[in-house]
Order: sequence, then structure tokens, then C-alpha cells
Amino acid sequence: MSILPDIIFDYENAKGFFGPEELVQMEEKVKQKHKMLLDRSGSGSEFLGWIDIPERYDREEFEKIKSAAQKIRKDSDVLVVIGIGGSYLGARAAIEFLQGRYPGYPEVYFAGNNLSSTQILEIKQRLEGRDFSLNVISKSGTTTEPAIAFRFFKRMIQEKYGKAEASGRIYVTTDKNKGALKELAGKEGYTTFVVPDDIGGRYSVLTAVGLLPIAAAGADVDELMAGAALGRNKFMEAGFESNDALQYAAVRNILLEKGKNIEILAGYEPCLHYVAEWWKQLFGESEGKDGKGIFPAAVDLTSDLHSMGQYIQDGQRCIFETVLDLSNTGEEILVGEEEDDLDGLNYLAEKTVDFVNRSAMKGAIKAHVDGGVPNLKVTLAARNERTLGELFYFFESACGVSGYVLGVNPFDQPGVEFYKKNMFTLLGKPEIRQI
Ligand SMILES: O=P(O)(O)OC[C@H]1O[C@](O)(CO)[C@@H](O)[C@@H]1O
Repeated sequence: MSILPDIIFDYENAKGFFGPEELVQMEEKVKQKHKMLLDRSGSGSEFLGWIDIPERYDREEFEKIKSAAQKIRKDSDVLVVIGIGGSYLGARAAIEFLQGRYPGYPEVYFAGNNLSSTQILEIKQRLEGRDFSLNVISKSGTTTEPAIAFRFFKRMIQEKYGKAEASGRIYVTTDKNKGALKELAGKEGYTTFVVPDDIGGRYSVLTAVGLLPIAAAGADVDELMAGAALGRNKFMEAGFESNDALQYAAVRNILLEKGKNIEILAGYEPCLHYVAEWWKQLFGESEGKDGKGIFPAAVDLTSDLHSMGQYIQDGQRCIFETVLDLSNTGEEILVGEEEDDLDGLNYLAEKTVDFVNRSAMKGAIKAHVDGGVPNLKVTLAARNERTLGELFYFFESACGVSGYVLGVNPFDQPGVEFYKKNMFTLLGKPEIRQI
């Protein structure tokens, strides 16, 4: 019996939108940019630590992560993860993708990813009477959203447990040597984990940034890293013909040249929602600069076929769609049979809900392609850590190469500073006032 690879990229349903010679031309460019990534000769090369992380991760830190996760599982009903952007999306993607598989483990709440006081209060209410720990994650240590949430929940945990016990329940993931959080952790004796210097936030899911919350939620981080190592092998070593990440990078850039400047990531399982949110930051921050880039959007299907389906089918023809196909959910829920068959569903009796979902997916793909929306597909063999590790690596490597093809530095994010500057001016931040 042949075993399905964990990730398969398929662009059969996009081939009608470009000629073979265009792929040949793009292949050359992609190979060149891939080499640039591997040689570390492109822009942003000081942030390429993610390339080797699945093999060369710090084993000592990894064991420390696993024991901290074990302690959290023993002494906490809830782990509050405080972080924004790349400092929470990878963990949330993994935990929600794998959700439901780990009954009995602490719940994980995410805070500090907005400035909503109602959300802070909701989390506070949900923590009443429950044991909890905090994992505050910020490379800079000074990002406003997580810093405000951390002030709030730090006070709450100290009031509940007293300062000394609270210190044993606060886990800080930040820069190795410097920054506000590092300093505070040293002063208060918090356990610290490292965001490596050479890995940017959106590429950091396979460091302590993602691994501690993921392990605390009960997932197998060894398997996650093993999946990523498979990805490292496949997407960094293989030539174009057998390299799905390079092919994905090539096809999306060809489509962009044809005016398809919006990519919609479409998942047919709710557990993929935050994988798409993570992907949006990865591609949005990496490619959207210098007036360039494909706008990354996402839909949850079939739900959004009843809201965004009209636009995808029939709106401006500037989009292409990438379906995330979780081909084997392993669930066998049957559509029941009813005597009076008022809703006319008896023709589906004894068919699985999965079968209906897959038929909807096939039908929507065909309709969208017929309507002028090229379709790409990334098939995931299973809902497990190994597949997810490979998926993370697939998108990261495709994104690095794709950004270089586009002609941008895929590893910086200067545009993010502009809103911060305006906000700080409005808030009267001291050093801003002096400018
Ligand atoms: O970990 P930090 O420094 O709090 O930054 C969080 C996020 O903010 C950004 O720097 C800008 O939004 C992202 O790149 C990053 O993922």
C-alpha cells in the first residue's frame, strides 16, 4: 500500500490560465531565487534562521520547553498566551488545527492580540476560580497590545497567588539578551525562552514562540519538528520538478503577472481557520511592500460560499484561490434517513457528511475555475502534528522564494511602524512628543 505524502501541491486547475512557456520562464527565475535563499545572498539574509531550525534547533531549550509544558499541564486549568502577530498566530493555528484531540489538557486563551477591553474582561471572567499560568511572548518586549494585556494579567495572577508563586507561573518568551521583558524576567525570576535573533516573528512558530503553547496544549512537538524536518528536506533540497513549494511560488507569481493580485486561501474545515490567519501574516508582511504583493485573503467554506461565494464566482476577476484540502478527517458521521423526507435529503442517507463536504469542494472548485478563478490545491494527508509541521515549512519556504521573485525583502516589515507612530503621537508617548 502506498503512503500518501503529507503535503501535495496541485495546480492542474490553474493550467488553463497560462501557457507552458510561461511556466518554463518562471521556473528559471524561481530556481535562481531559491539558490539565493540557500546561499543567503538575498536581502534580509540575517533572518534566515528558520531554514535550518527543524534540524538545528537548540535541544536543551527544547527539553526546557517540554518540562515547562508539563508543569503547566499539572498546575493549570488554563494557559493565557499573550502576544500579537507572529508571536501568537502560529501557536493558535496549531492548537486550533489539532483541537479536540487532547481532552484533559489546559485550555489555551489568547490575549494581547488587540486593544479590546471587553476581551480582556471576558478572559478575566473565564479565569475566575480556575488555576492559570501566563506565557507572554514578544520579541521586542515593547509591543503595545501584549504589553497592556501583560500588565493586566500579571497583576491578576499576583493578586491570586502572591508574587512568589505567580513568578513560577509566568513564562516569558523574548529576546535572548535584551529588552523590557528580558529585564523584568531577570528581576522577577520568571522562566524565559528565546526568540532567536535570526528568525522574524512570522517565521517563528517552530521556536519557543510556538512550541511552548503548543506543547502545553498537549500536542506532540517532536512530531511537529519531525514534519518540519521532512519539509526542510523536500522544499530546500529537491529540484523544481519535485518541489511543491517552488512550484507554488512559481504559479502564484505567474498568476500575479496576469493581474490576479488577490489570493484567497479556502479551507473546508473550521480547524483550518487560524492556519489561514497565520498564512495571511506570513505572506502579507513578507510580500506587501514597495507597492507590490499579492493580497492574502481567506475564507472558511462552505460557510463563506453563502457570503463571499457570490464575489468569488462573479466579482472582479483579480483573484485566484488556493484550497487547503484536509483529505482525511477520519470522521464517519452519516446523514440520517427520515420516513417523510420533507427536506429531500434521503438520497444522501448512509453517505458521510465528509462525502457531502468533499462534493461541495469539488463542485465549488469547478464553478470557480469556470468563472475565471484559477485554482491551486494543497492537500494535507492528515490532521496531525507531522502534517502541520510540514505545512508550516512548505508555506515558509514558498514565501521566501516568492518574495524574492517579486523583488522585495520578504523578511522585513517597515510598513507596520506607521500606525504605531501615529498612535503614539495621539497617546502622547514621551519620546514621540519630543520629535
Ligand atoms: O514579538 P513582538 O516584538 O511583540 O512583535 C509582534 C509582531 O509585531 C510585528 O513586529 C509587526 O506587526 C510583527 O512582525 C510581529 O510578529
